Amino acid sequence: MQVSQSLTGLVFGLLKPYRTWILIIIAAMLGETIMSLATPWPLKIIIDNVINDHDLPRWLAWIRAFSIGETKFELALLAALVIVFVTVLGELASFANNYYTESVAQYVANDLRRHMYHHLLRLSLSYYDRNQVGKLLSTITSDVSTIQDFASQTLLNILIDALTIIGMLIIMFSLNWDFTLMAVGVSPFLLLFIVRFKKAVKKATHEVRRDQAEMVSVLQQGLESIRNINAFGRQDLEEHRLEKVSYETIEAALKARKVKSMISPVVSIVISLCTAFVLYRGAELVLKGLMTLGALTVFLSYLNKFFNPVKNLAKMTTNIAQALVALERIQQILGTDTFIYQKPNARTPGKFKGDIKLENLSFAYLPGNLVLHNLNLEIKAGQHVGICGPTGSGKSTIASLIPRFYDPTAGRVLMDGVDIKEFKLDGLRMQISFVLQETVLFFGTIQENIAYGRPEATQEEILEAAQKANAHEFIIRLPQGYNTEVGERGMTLSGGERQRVGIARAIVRNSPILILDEPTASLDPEAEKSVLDALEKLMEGRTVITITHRLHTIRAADNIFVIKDGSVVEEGTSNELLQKGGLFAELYTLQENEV
Ligand SMILES: Nc1ncnc2c1ncn2[C@@H]1O[C@H](COP(=O)(O)OP(=O)(O)OP(=O)(O)O)[C@@H](O)[C@H]1O
Repeated sequence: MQVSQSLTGLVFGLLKPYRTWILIIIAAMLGETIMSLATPWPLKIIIDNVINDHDLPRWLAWIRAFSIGETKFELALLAALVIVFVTVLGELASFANNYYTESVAQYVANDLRRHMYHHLLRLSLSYYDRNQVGKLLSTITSDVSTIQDFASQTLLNILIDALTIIGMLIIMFSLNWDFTLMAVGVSPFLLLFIVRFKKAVKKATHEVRRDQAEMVSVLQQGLESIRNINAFGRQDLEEHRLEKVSYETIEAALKARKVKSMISPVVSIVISLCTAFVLYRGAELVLKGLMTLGALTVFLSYLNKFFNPVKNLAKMTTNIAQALVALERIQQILGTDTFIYQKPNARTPGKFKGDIKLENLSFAYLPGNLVLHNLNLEIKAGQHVGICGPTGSGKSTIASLIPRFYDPTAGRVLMDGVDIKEFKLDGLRMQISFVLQETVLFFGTIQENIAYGRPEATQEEILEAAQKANAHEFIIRLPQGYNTEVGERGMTLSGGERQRVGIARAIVRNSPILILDEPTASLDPEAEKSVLDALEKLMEGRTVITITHRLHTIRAADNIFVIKDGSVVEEGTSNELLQKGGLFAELYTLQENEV
């Protein structure tokens, strides 16, 4: 589905696939409106042509040609039957209307959710550095629901109301135009008043939604960090955070309600004035014989119906404002184009040999705040290299530039001598595997988790990978073995077990380049040993970059880069670096002394 940048473009793009249903809805809506307009006419015929002796209106005289309506009883029966006929047709139209409107609303909401998630999953990570996940969640759920409700309930009513108003005006003018003019002359001013208020309501609604999204964000962060909150005993602080935004939401909601509440009374009072006028003046016209009683009944019934839509429109201002705000918030996400740019002529790379070169690389997460400074680094195919350095020196940043999670501010990353921007993103990322400090387990079975990076992996491959990763033993001890479901963050597994699942995942993916970012940092020595053993098997035959603080884990590396303040300050094997007596030697000695 192609969704354009503008708000109207967005709406048309969303509705386009449902053209046929929309045509059915419009037809049903017209039917419903016509039937609603016809409802008071049988009563008029009974009053004017059955009870009183007026002639049938000219446009109904054709009835006599069928020799029905000759006698007054026949005419009464006909009027009675028409009431039922009109109701049945109206209700059929209403059914079609409701069903198809709800269908369009449900499917449009479904498209919106899918489209937004699709879009979000492909945005550059830098988008997530600037936007809170809770707020995005709130838009995907609440704002989409608002649009859905609006489309299924309000939009239909607005259209029917608008059509009814037009139809009634036409009939009322043809019955008695000057009387009509006086009765409904106030409506344009009423509508103007409503439109003016819509702006204020919209502004207030924006505030409410902002606060609600903030609240979801606070809740999401809190519940996600529940372990840490417990560990630090900071439940009070988190409660206070929620309390604060929750009160802000109340204030904003009450402010919005105050604005909204002013509309209804004003509209109601104006309407009652108009009705009073019609009653008084209509009675006078009937008494003077200038209007039939039946016509006055139709008039009053219409007037009542006429102001209902006007009243509804006033009430719906709120819904319209809410839907507009929701659309704008959705549009904000869909309009973001912080994608990692893929050249139109980008190619799918063949299997990489594994030569990696970072050339004059500079990078800033935030404009003007360089984290990497003109960094140069070269790794030969099949080498196992280590990257170390003080915390915050830019090690993980280097690792995230190789699969293009971010693009460098200046400089290039070359893979087998070719700038990685020449490759298709998928093709590049497929050939790089990660084992991070914490392996995230996705909802699903252990087996699915191991095959996450290569879903087509066979059972045998998964089993073999688990065995190599020293994970098989603990997996078969789980209640359902490989089919055991693991929680959101793999809560059911220990840190060491999770890491071994992560290693099995990387083995299954079988990519030529492997990046290990502190894979054992959170483990105790015993778990570390088992994980290191598994890692060794994983590393065979690949180009491996190990980022670590634990310098003994990279002692055997072919080459080590020491990073400080975003630049390479030392390079060599561990023996060379120790002999050199620089930063590496200093950090190494420090760690030796700790042990
Ligand atoms: N997403 C981000 N947005 C903004 N700044 C960031 C982001 N990630 C990291 N930084 C900053 O960039 C600098 C380098 O971070 P990086 O994570 O690369 O360091 P590191 O050497 O891997 O540190 P550590 O050893 O502690 O993991 C730090 O100053 C950090 O605060």
